Amino acid sequence: MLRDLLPTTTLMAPAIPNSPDSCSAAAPPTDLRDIDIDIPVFDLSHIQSERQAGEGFDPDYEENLLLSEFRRCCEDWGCFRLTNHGIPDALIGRVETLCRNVFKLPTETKEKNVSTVPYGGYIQGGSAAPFYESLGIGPHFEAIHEFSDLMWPHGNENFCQVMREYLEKKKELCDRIHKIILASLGVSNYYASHFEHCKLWFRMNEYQVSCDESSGLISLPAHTDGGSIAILHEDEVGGLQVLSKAGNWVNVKPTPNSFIVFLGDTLQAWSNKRFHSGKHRVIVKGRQSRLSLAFFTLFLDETAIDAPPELVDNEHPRHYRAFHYPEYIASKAANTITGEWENMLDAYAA
Ligand SMILES: O=C(O)CCC(=O)C(=O)O
Ligand SMILES: [Fe+2]
Repeated sequence: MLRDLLPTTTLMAPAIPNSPDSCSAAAPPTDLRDIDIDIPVFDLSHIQSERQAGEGFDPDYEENLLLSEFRRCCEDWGCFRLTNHGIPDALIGRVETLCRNVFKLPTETKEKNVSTVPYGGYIQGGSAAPFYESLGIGPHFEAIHEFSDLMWPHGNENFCQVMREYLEKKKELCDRIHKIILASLGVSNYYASHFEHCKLWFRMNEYQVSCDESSGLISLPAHTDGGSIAILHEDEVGGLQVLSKAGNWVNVKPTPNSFIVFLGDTLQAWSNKRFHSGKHRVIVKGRQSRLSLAFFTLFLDETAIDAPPELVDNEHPRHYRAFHYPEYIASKAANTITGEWENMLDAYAA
């Protein structure tokens, strides 16, 4: 069930200019408007388990209520926390360990993770993100083996098997989320043509803090993701913030057994701006290094990103021209100069 907890306590990552790693090169301190509320929570088990409820229960009515709550949170936040997602904790733990080991490889090995697509391969933070390092695997499951062969020329079958199991489960989860998104918009008929077959991209991100005075500094600049949706797992360190509708940076509290789902720019475009992409960033929390695992789904290169007529009416005139993902992400990458990733979508396609 969705709930807004009251106060309790681009494809992808931004382009980062190269510069020496040093604390003095870190980005400016965070502003003073950080607040501690939780983002909306969506319990995935509710949609289906309630279908089996007993007498006197109208599953369609209940499900419509859930979907309209879901829709409201996508409209207001562009992101939500997902609970009861069904991916076993033990599997996530094994993936975390494997990815931490990837970051321990020599830099010249990690640099072999090159990609022809923006933000596809190895990224090392520069002046805008001196603590940040990231590697990418995509656009399909076979890329796991290609990645493994580069990192471990003598093979690493365990890495391949565990990652495959994890990424397949993530894809299944994305399928379910896409179906819910479409149902909440009343356009489920577009699932097979636009969302079932998509490109996948996995990124492992590590933030390695190198000096004591870094707390509160920005370790990944504000950005929206470029694809359709992103499912993010973070470890217990914390530091992720999302921008609320009111313009506050909301501290996302690491919560075991849950993921954060971000809607991306191209979903914003396809939905005719009914939904918006969630802006987020990461700040440094203490001295511990932080690991996050991001799984992105991207529209196929040949799919025109064009809002369906059902989502266009007098109240919602067409916001964007039709475009394709590769051109959009190339333009987004080319226009990222400072590391502060503004939402490029309106500039590109409005
Ligand atoms: O590390 C995080 O929590 C965020 C990562 C992220 O936003 C990204 O990879 O696009
Ligand atoms: Fe992101």
